[in-house]
Amino acid sequence: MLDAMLTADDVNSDVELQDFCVAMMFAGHDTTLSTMQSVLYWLSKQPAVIAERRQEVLAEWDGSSQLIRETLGKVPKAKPKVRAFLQEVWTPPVTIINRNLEEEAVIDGYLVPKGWTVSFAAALVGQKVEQPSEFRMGRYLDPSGHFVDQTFEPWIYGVFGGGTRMCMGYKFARDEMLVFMVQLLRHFSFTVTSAQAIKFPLYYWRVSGTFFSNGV
Ligand code: HEM
Repeated sequence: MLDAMLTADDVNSDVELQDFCVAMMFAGHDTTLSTMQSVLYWLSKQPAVIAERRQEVLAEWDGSSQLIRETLGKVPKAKPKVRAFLQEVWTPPVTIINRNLEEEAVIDGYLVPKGWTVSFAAALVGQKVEQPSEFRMGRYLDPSGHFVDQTFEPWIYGVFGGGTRMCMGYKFARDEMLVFMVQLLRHFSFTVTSAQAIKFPLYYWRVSGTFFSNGV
């Protein structure tokens, strides 16, 4: 994207390029980096889940062949796991999404005037399920055990926002998280020695710890 913008320099001013780089830094980099830390935090609390998912990864990926979408698809429980980490109290990094109303709107029976800013609490949407602090994989699976993708239902899954301004990189972000988890489970064990909940500007667990190679 940046290459395309740089070559089209008659169209994009330096200010636009700067704006784009800052947006990608926060929107594309910091979100996934903070989520990876939250994943380490939550995984460290669930040794049984690590063991179970590791078996799944060992069965489907030799650890050296190229990691492609097909391989990721064969680790079926990883997707709902990523979703669980991002939802509920599992620290969705962007907690509030704002919209400025260009025209008045009726929201939950209230008439909200044009020009007002409406905030959508993505972090709270995920807590509408029963016992949100418990990891229940079944919430994200249909009766035959397949992952139910509700990315485009922000009233159920608000992590990537919704509508025309929803996250542009949601698919890429999800793949990044899957690659991270599959690599982690295949090649490493880890300990988390300290964790601090960060609330702003992104919501996540900042962790310190140690990685050990599994030697596989
Ligand atoms: C876990 C990772 C990520 C999360 C939780 C996340 C979440 C979000 C949210 C909540 C928004 C605002 C959506 C709205 O207003 O409805 C957004 C916007 C955006 N995201 Fe992401 N994002 C992630 C990763 C990424 C990645 C990896 C990229 C790019 C490679 C990216 C690019 C963008 C862009 C460009 C926007 C602005 C879209 C617009 O205003 O039209 N995001 N993201």
